[in-house]
Amino acid sequence: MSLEIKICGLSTPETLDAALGAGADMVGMVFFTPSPRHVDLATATAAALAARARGRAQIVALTVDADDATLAAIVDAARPDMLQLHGKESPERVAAVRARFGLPVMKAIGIATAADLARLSAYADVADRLLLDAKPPKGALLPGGNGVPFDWNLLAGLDLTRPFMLSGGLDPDNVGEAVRRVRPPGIDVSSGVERAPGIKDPARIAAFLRAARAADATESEHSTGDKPAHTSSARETSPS
Ligand SMILES: O=C(O)c1ccccc1N[C@@H]1O[C@H](COP(=O)(O)O)[C@@H](O)[C@H]1O
Repeated sequence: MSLEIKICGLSTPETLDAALGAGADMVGMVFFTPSPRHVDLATATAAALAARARGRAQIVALTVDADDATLAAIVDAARPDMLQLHGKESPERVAAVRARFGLPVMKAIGIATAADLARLSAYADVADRLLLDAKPPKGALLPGGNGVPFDWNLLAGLDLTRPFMLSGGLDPDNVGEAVRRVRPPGIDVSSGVERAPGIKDPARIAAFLRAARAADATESEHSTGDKPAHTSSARETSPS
């Protein structure tokens, strides 16, 4: 299976088209008011962007500790293919959201030290995917989208039972190395393909996808068939 690439924080038709045209597998909309990428539900933008992307890429709605009413409004307006929970949602809350909305759920987990990996297994039992992101820097206003990487060495030998996406500080210059070193099933980027906070750059989006696909192709070509521990067969199963 080839690398899945998500471009997150898309909020205009032009930049959405850039991601779709360059071959993104997933496109993300942020529903979190403090974010410069926030898509306002009070306008028709979310529905219009989703209609533009539908059938061309998976539509992911990113929320942060959203309550059921907010999630229902987002699902109603955008009809996403997946919900990304990027706050402090507990495993129980992830399971409840998944059951209530009948959509696959990707849970973001902040990683800074090896101790943070201990939290993964509880979420792997209830989420369809895990998004391994850097923990926000001290004083940051956002729980993600900060353009900060974490130490990828922490993931060496990780044995995950779910597909995961690597994120945090990826950009067109470092994504090749990330793909070669971590060999993640998927990657996700937001600020690394922007020219200013919240302003996506079509040229950087295209460059990111090119660099990631090239590294993935090289890896597949040189692969010995040995898979990293995190690609064990159990990861293809769904939470019960
Ligand atoms: O992008 C945002 O504004 C955002 C806001 C709140 C939570 C998460 C957010 N983005 C996610 O964070 C990761 C990492 O972002 P970056 O590439 O380091 O800028 C990104 O993959 C988004 O899914």
